[in-house]
Amino acid sequence: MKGTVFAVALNHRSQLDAWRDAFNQPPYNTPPKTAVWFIKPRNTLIRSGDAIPHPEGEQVLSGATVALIVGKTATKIRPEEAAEYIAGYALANEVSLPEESFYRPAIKAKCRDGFCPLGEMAAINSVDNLTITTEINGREVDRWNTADLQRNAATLLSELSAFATLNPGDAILLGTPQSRVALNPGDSVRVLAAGLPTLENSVINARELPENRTFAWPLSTSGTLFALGLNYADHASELDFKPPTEPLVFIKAPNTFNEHNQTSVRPDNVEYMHYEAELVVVIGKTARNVSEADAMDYVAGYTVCNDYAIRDYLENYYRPNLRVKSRDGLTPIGPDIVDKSAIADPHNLTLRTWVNGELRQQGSTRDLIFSVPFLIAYLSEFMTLQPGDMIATGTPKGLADVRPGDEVVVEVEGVGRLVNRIVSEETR
Ligand SMILES: O=C(O)C/C=C\CC(=O)C(=O)O
Ligand SMILES: [Mg+2]
Repeated sequence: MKGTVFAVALNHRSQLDAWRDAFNQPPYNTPPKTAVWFIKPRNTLIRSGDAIPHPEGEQVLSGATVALIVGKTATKIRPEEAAEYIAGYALANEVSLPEESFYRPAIKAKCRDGFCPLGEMAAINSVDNLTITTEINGREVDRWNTADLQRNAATLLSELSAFATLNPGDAILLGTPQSRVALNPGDSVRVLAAGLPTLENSVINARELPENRTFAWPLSTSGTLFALGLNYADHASELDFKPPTEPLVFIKAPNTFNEHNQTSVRPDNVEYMHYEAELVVVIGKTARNVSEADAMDYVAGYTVCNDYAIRDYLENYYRPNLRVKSRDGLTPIGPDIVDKSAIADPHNLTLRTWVNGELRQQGSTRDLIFSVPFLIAYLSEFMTLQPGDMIATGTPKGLADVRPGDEVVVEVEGVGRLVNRIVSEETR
């Protein structure tokens, strides 16, 4: 089985109630208008029976939920058609550290190694009125019903498939209530619901995991693309932001990947489709708790991406959200991976974007706020990076709207030149 695990935050009424006042204040200013999506990448996935690693000194919270498993390729599906595209459901645990904000991507809280136990699937028809129970060490500690979700399984499948094609084996975690129970090393946590195989995991101190362990990645075999937001000060200021003091990292799902010399669709009725030329670092070997000094040993090579953004869809929740950044085919990447040895200094490369032959964006990786080794050290401190994972390092100043018919070429000096053409929804 191969797939991406999508998840949704703020989908349980108790969560919206708890945050209602805050959501009318900055930085949110208004409650979410659309589902608040995030991704649980492959390092988070474990099976029933595997141990959840508990990072030392952190508060780890259990988030029992149910996962919809996609059975058939789904693009722009209406809720009433959803059943046809669902293979079944499985119990899941959306393990998380406490979240103090929903403004920026929550990867540090939600994407730790082993933070997504996923059970076996059962082909049941509906989970719209399902009671999910959590037991810790044999004692019931939590119980909730999916009837209290804001959007049910069919609505979530429909809303996600409006901008991201879902493939067989992809999963959608349906959400969790506001109250969560704490997990501690030594605990055994069981998630139960009628008709679904029980999900049972022990909790161990992350320190006790062997250095060279391998996680079972039951779903995903493709690498995770981590992307940096606002990693060039001039770009941060063109968007009216202060440069970040900690890397702003979001995740892009594989549905967004596109190849050299292909087309990308500009959605109808939007005002801002921005190109973004970026240097991409490709990880060559497993990296966990790597120091900045050693980080370059874990790089296999480099490639180029165009991290298109549909800025009309920005809401102030897990910003930039998946509707902006994880749309089908909106991340051309390639054409090749250039071996690390071919690039003398990844921090002295010119990036350029041409639209219809006219130079529109130019910058240098010299101006990266967070360098390549810093980013590898930063990420590997709280998650395991695997061979094939990639880090898109962000884009410099010079964004502008592109329209159907435009040819967009992004180039990173010595790494590659990536060509893409914009088409309308009609001519896709
Ligand atoms: O929240 C925003 O508007 C900016 C986030 C990301 C921009 C990006 O992809 C980049 O800087 O590169
Ligand atoms: Mg970008």
